[in-house]
Amino acid sequence: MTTRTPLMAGNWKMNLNHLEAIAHVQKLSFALADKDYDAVEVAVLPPFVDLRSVQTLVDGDKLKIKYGAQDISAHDSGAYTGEISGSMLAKLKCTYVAVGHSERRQYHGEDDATCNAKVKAAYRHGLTPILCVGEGLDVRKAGEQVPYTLAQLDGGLADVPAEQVESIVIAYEPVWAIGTGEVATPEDAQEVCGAIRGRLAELYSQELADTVRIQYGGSVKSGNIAAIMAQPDVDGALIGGAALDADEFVKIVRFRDQ
Ligand SMILES: O=C[C@H](O)COP(=O)(O)O
Repeated sequence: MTTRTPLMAGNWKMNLNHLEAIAHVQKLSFALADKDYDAVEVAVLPPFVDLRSVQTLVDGDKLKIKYGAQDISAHDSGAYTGEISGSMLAKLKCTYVAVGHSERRQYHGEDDATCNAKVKAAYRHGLTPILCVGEGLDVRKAGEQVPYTLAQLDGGLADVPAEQVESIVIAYEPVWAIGTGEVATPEDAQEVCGAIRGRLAELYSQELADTVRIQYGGSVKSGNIAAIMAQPDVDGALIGGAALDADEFVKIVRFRDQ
């Protein structure tokens, strides 16, 4: 059986300026010990303008925490005002980049084709995409969460070869659970995360599917993370609000103690 190292990633969204980012990462680094990093991969996704400060801190203090961006341009360079390219993120030694977060889909009109282009852009620059998928409340009420989410997965991965997809992270985030305090039940999370793994096996191979990490996201806190992580197809979490509280984030990283 494949052992997948859990990935706990804090998506700060549009919070924490670069000075606050430094203080926050310092606080995390003081609290986290080698044994935490041995058990769990820990990452933060700050706003673009914080990344250089985070890089300087991580490099200078040789921290084990990883970091990445919340978005990436589908284009590599040129006249795309406001965009940030994969090569810029790679130069900042980002490991991860979130693609297709529901807030990008909802507020910035990103569709599956855009997400697919961004996944490919990430791989062109050696970045690992965290492809976000998940249904809204209307879809959930109609009981269509699995086919809806798998269609997003298919769209995001179109024409992406196995040798790239084997490193991808998929984040299942039911939109109705994001920032609402309404967490999916562990069984809800498992249903869709298991279906995602099944689809990866169909699209690629069982071996690849067993390697890919699938996160749950949506109102994760220290009080609910252990039950979610007990599900066989959940390999970590994409954490929003609770990641802004360093003590709470550390407790989530230490989910086995909760
Ligand atoms: O990227 C993180 C998710 O959108 C979850 O956010 P939340 O933990 O604040 O519900």
